[in-house]
Amino acid sequence: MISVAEALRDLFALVTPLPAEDVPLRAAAQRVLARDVTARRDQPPFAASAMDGYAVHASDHRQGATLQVIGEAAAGHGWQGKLAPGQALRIFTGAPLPAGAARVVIQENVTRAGDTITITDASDSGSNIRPQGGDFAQGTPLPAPRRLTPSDIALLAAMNIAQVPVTRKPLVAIIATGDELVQPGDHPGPDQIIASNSYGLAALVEAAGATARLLPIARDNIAALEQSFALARGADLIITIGGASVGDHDLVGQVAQTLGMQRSFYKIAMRPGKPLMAGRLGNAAMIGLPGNPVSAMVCGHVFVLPVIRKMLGLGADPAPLHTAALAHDIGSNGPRAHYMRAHLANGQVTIYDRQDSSLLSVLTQANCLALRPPHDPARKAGESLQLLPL
Ligand SMILES: Nc1nc2c(c(=O)[nH]1)N[C@H]1C(S)=C(S)[C@@H](COP(=O)(O)OP(=O)(O)OC[C@H]3O[C@@H](n4cnc5c(N)ncnc54)[C@H](O)[C@@H]3O)O[C@H]1N2
Ligand code: MOO
Repeated sequence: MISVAEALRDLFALVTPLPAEDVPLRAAAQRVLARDVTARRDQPPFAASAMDGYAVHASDHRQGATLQVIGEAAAGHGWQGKLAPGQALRIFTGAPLPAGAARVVIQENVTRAGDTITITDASDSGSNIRPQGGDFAQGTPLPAPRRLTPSDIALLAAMNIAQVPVTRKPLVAIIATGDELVQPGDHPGPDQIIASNSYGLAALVEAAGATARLLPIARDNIAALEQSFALARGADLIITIGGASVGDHDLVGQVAQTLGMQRSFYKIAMRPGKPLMAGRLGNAAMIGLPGNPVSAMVCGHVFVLPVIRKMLGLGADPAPLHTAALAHDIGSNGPRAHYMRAHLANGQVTIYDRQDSSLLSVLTQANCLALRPPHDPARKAGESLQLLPL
């Protein structure tokens, strides 16, 4: 059995970043910027007033100065001309500053009578002017790669970038396998259960920026599995769930190999997740996840998400880990790395007693996985330990 790190290294070798496509700005949120884009203009494109008030000449900012109001500038409506000493221009936030003006006196600091203002308070040290290009200059880059946040979308809009180059979304085909499975909402027979991890995995990969194609449940026979693999054609990544272990009905590896899968590895020193399998099948990478629901979801976090991030051009890195102090003593770990459902609160991590890989109810309570390396010795409360946030 190979280690988690070796399995991840082998998985990264199976995929490459996908090509870029242009999408409209409205569709770019949460997508991954595929190459640097640069501002098409200065922002602001002119020196602009930051306040509602009066634009004045540099020499006129004195308490008691009396100035003649000679016009008005509003956002979208500049005033053409040059301001001379002794003159003031009524100006509003966002309006272009007129030539000759050096500052804007806020309207709270003047009194006005007809076309004359008197500055009543000249203590304001700021100019209340936004310089041209003060936010960004034409040519300023937004560097790739990055997952585009709402703030990035606002910035791209201000830069006048209407079409955004983003990495194509990986298409992930998900195949749940097993005679015991029915879809949520169906009527299970007496020996049947509801397919759950296929739905969890679809949600997980879509949250990471992939498109999930949830295929019909494949029954435990060669023909059904072959049909499912046929339906997965065109996917960048094929994920199977279940049928990965050593039982008589665990046929996924066998069928994948008759279809030409080049196996990269099978079985890893990890708990849950031991019967993980991976390889290349046609133009797709394939990951065979164990069927136990928690095993499938934990392998989703530890292996599938980093693989998707690599396909999106976000680099080949393991899931980021944190450290925290143990809230209680724990015993020693066995030969497999153990990813234990745990809860982090106030900097202290509590590991759940029940770690069976069928218990989804414990997984939903957990907000992290506490990582025990192989043969980790017993540990005391207060000792630190690595966590994978969920
Ligand atoms: N003799 C051995 N038996 C098992 C071993 C082993 O090493 N030797 N490994 C165990 C481990 S660890 C795991 S994990 C499981 C994985 O087995 P499979 O990947 O073959 O999964 P299945 O047998 O198909 O299913 C396991 C379990 O999960 C349920 N299941 C499957 N798919 C789904 C789904 N989409 N939604 C919900 N539940 C699902 C299935 O009904 C089974 O209860 O093997 C151990 N056995
Ligand atoms: O690896 Mo199994 O995934 O321990 O339940």
